[in-house]
Amino acid sequence: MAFNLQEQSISYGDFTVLSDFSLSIKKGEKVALLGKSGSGKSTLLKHLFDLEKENSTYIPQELGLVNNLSVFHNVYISKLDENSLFVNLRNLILPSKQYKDEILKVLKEVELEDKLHSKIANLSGGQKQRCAISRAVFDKKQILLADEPISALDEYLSDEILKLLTTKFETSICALHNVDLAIKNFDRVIGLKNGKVLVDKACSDLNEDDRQKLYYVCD
Ligand SMILES: Nc1ncnc2c1ncn2[C@@H]1O[C@H](COP(=O)(O)OP(=O)(O)OP(=O)(O)O)[C@@H](O)[C@H]1O
Repeated sequence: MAFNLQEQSISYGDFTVLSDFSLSIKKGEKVALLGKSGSGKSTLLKHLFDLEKENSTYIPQELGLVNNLSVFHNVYISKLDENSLFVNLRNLILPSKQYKDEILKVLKEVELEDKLHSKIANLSGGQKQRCAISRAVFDKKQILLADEPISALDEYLSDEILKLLTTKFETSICALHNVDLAIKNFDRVIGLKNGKVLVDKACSDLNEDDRQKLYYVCD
């Protein structure tokens, strides 16, 4: 099991976002969290990340990129913990060929290879998002927790990126607003409304009523 929450409440101070909340996610599942703004998707993802920090990589909505560093450096950041101070400093000043090649390979998968040396500050919103996605892929963790990772991308790239995110990680859990892309790319969809689960089904089992509910929770 990747996650097993039983009747949990998740709050900010006195304000409870998810109450008596139960959710089990098995290893290997690809889960889309759907729901409109304020329904509790980010709160749930952050909670899951807190539970499994060691095995997870998290893409927050605000991306967490360093604006005055390059794409190379922002992707490399995920490996800071694995290398010695000396190796990190050397790569910050003069990126090694090995890391450059490895990072270029990941950037190619998100069509960002021409921006390896560009500063984050000089990228578009969608390019920044793809840089954060590259950093997560390069991190090579078992679990992906992504908060609206495609919100700034066009339909074609969104579909390509979701394919990547659901194949590169053993378990993927992504918050999304697009019902059709969720059903197309994930095995299971969870529709949240005001901190409650309205739909939780395998995509292969969805009937017309479930689909309408999913559109309703995202409207
Ligand atoms: N740090 C915080 N302190 C207090 N309340 C918060 C905090 N973060 C979120 N909330 C509240 O928790 C509720 C759920 O917010 P959350 O960000 O989880 O929703 P969401 O579904 O991810 O929305 P969006 O699609 O806009 O990102 C909202 O009512 C929000 O105002």
